[in-house]
Amino acid sequence: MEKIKCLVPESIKRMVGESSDEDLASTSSTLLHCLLNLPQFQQMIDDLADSDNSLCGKNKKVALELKQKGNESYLTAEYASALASYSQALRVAPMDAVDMNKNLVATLFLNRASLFHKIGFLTESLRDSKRALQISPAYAKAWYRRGKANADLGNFKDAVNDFNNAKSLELSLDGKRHIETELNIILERQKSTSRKAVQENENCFGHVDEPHQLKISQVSTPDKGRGMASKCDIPQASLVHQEEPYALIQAGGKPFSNFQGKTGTKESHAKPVDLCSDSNPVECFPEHKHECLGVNWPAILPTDIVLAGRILVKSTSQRYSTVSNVLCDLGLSHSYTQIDPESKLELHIYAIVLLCCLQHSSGLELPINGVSLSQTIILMSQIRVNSMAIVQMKSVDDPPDQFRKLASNGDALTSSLEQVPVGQAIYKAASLFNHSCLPNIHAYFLSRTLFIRTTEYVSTGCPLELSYGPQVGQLDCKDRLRYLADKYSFQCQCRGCSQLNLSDLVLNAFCCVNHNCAGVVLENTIINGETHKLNNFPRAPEKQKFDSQLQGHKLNIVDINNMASLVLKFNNSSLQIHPGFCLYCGSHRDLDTSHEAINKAWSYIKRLQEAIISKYISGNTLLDASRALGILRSTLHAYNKSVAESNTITAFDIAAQDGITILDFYVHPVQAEDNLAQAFCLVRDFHSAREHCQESIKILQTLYDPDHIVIGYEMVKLASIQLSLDDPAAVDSINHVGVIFARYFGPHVDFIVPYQRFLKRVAHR
Ligand SMILES: C[S@@+](CC[C@H](N)C(=O)[O-])C[C@H]1O[C@@H](n2cnc3c(N)ncnc32)[C@H](O)[C@@H]1O
Repeated sequence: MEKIKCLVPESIKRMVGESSDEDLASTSSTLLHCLLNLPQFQQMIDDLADSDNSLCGKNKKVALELKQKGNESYLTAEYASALASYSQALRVAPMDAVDMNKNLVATLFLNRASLFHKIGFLTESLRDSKRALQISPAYAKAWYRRGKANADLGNFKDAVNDFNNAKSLELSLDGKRHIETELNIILERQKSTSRKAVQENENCFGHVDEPHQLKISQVSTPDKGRGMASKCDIPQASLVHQEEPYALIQAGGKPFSNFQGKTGTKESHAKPVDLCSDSNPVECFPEHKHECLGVNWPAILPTDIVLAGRILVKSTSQRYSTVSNVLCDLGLSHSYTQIDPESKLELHIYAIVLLCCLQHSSGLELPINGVSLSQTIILMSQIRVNSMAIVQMKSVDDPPDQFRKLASNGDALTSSLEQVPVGQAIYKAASLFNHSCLPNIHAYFLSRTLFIRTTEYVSTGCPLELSYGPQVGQLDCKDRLRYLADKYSFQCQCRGCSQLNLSDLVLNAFCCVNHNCAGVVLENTIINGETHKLNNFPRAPEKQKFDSQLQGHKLNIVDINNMASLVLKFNNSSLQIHPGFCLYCGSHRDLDTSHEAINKAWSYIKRLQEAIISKYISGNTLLDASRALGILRSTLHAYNKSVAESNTITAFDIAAQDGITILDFYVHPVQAEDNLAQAFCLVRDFHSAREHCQESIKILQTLYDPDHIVIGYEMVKLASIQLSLDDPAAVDSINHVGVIFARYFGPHVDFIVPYQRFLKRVAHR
C-alpha cells in the first residue's frame, strides 16, 4: 500500500485529499486511470488475486509451524491467536500434505472446528468438521467433532449418526468407550428434552423468555443524527435489543491506519477468516476460495476491506440486487468528508484494489468505474463507522477445574476475565445506537448474536447510548475526544464530554502542595477540555455534577460528592480553573519542576521493571524505586491513574525485599493492577494482595461508578484472594460480583462469565 501511495502523483493526491462524497465518481476514476497504467499496481493485483502468484505460497513447513502455534495458543486459552494461526495455516497448507498419517488440511479444519466449538461458534464448528470429512471421510475425530456440534445445535439425530460413525472408525478401545459414553449422554438428552426446547435453551442460550425490543424507538437528535431512545421507563438490566449480523468476518487482518471496528475492548490483529452468517457459506461467498485454493487478498487486506468485499459479493450474487440497493438497504451513516486526506487516499486505493481482486478471483460481475468505485468507497466509509468487533470472554474453560488447579497450587485466581475479539460485523439496526462516554446500555455477544442491555434505569424519552470504546474513568476527556475523532471522525457530544465529572478532574491530576488539602491541580491540556465543558454548559457545576453518573447508586452519592467537594471548591455558579493552581485552596504548584521530578521518578521505576524482567534486582535499584514511588505519591493526586499503576512496583518491591525471586513475570503497564495482585499471590502474600485489590477497587469506584463492570472484574480477583485466605468477606464480594454482572449480562451471565456459577456455589457453601 505504501509503495502504491508513493507512486500516485501529488496533484491526484491533493484532489483526493480534498474530495467530498459528491466528488467520488470523478476522483476515483482519475485514480483508477493512473493506477492501471502502473506495472507495480498490476503486479500487486496478480500477487493478491492470482493463486499461481500467491504471496504466501503453499508451504508445508510453515503450515506445520502455524498449526503448532495454534495448538499452543489454544492450550493457553489465547483463542483469537489460535484462530488466526489455524486460519493462516489453512491458507498455506498444500492440499496433499500429510502430517502424522493424516491429511494436514483435514487436521487443521478439525482443530479449528474444536476451537470454534470452544468459543461457542457452533455453526462454524459444524462447517469445519464437515470440510475435514470431505477431505478425509474416515477421520474418526472429525465425525466425533461433528457429532458434538450437531448435539449442541440440537440436531440429535445427526449427532447420533455422527457418533456411531466415529465409534466404528475409532481404533483404540479407550476411544471407542469414550465415544460410547458421550453417545449415551446425547441419547439421554434427546429423550428427556424435546428438540424445540433444546434449541431454545442451548442454541439460543436461554433468552427466549425475555421480552425485548418493545421499549425503544428511533429518534432524530440535533447533534448526533439519528439515535435510539426509550419509549417507556426501562428498568436496569433489561434487554432492549437483539440482532443477527448483516455481514460478518473474523476480526483483525492487517491493522489499517485509522480503520478499526468499534468495540469497547481490545483490537485484534489476527488475520481474517470466514465466519459466515449463511447456512451454506462456501457456496455463497466465492472469496472463501482463498482458504484452500490460494487466493491471497482476503488474508492480506485489512478486515474492513474484506468485509466490504463480502457485502459486494453478497449483493451481486443475489438477483436484482445492486450495490446501490445494498447501500440504500443498509442506510448507514458515514463520515467520508470528515476523514483526513491520507485516509481518503487509502480508501480510494483499497476500493480499486478490492474490485480488481474480486473481478480476478471471484468473477464478480461489477464494472470497475467511477460509479462502482464511489459506491465501494461509501460502503467502506460506512463499515468504518458502523462495524462492531465481536468479543468473547477469554476464560471459557470449566471454572471449577481452574479453581481446583489453583487451589491445589495454593494460588488464588488472579487472571483477568479478559475479552478477545473473534469477529467483526455489521449489525444493521444496532448501528443506530449513538456513543456516550457515560453509556447507559451495554452490548455483548453470544456467538454472533448481539444483545444490548440497559445498565441503569432509563426513563421515558432518554437516549440509549453505548460506548464505542472510551469511557469516563478509563481516559480523560481530551484523550476520549481525540480517540473518537481519530477513529470515527466525530466530535463527541455526550454527557461525559460536556458535563463536569470527578474522573476527568482527577485521572491525570497533580495533588495540592498543601499536605492538608485534597484538592487537585490541573495542567493546561486538561483545563482546555474542562473549560470547554464549562463554556458549553455554564450552569453551576453543583447542580449538574456527578448525579447523572450515579443514578441507581444512591448510597454512594454522598461519598462521591464528599470527594468532589474535597478536590474542588464550588464557587456558587462558576469554577475558576487555572493551570498549576489547586482547585480547592488555590495554592500554586510549579508544574515544570513537578514534571521533571515525575520523569526522573519514572526512570527509576522503569529500571526496577527491567531488573524484574532480567530476574536480578539489586538493593540500590530497589531503594531508588522506593524513593521514586514516594515522589510520585507526593506529586500526583491520590486518584491519578499512574499512582494506581505505580502501586504495581510496590508489589515487586515487597516481594524482592522478602528475598523472593519472581520468575517469568512480565510487567505491562496496562495490566498493572492484575500484575500487582498476581505478584502478591506469587509470593504467597495474600494479605497484601487483598489490600491492593481493595485499594484499587476503591480508586476504580471513584473513577468509574461503584457498580461498573470494571469493578466486577476486580471483585472476581478480590473474591478469589479472599477465598484463598478463608476470609468470610469473600461471600460479600461474590454477591457484589453477582449484582454487577447481572446488571450487564442479565440472565446470560453464566454463559458470559462462567466463573460466576462457581463463585456462587462457593458463596453458598
Ligand atoms: C454508528 S453511527 C450512529 C447512528 C448515527 N447517528 C446515524 O444517524 O446513523 C455513528 C455516528 O453517529 C454520530 N454520533 C454517535 N455518537 C455521537 C456522539 N456522542 N457525539 C457526536 N456524534 C455522535 C457520529 O456522526 C458517528 O459517526
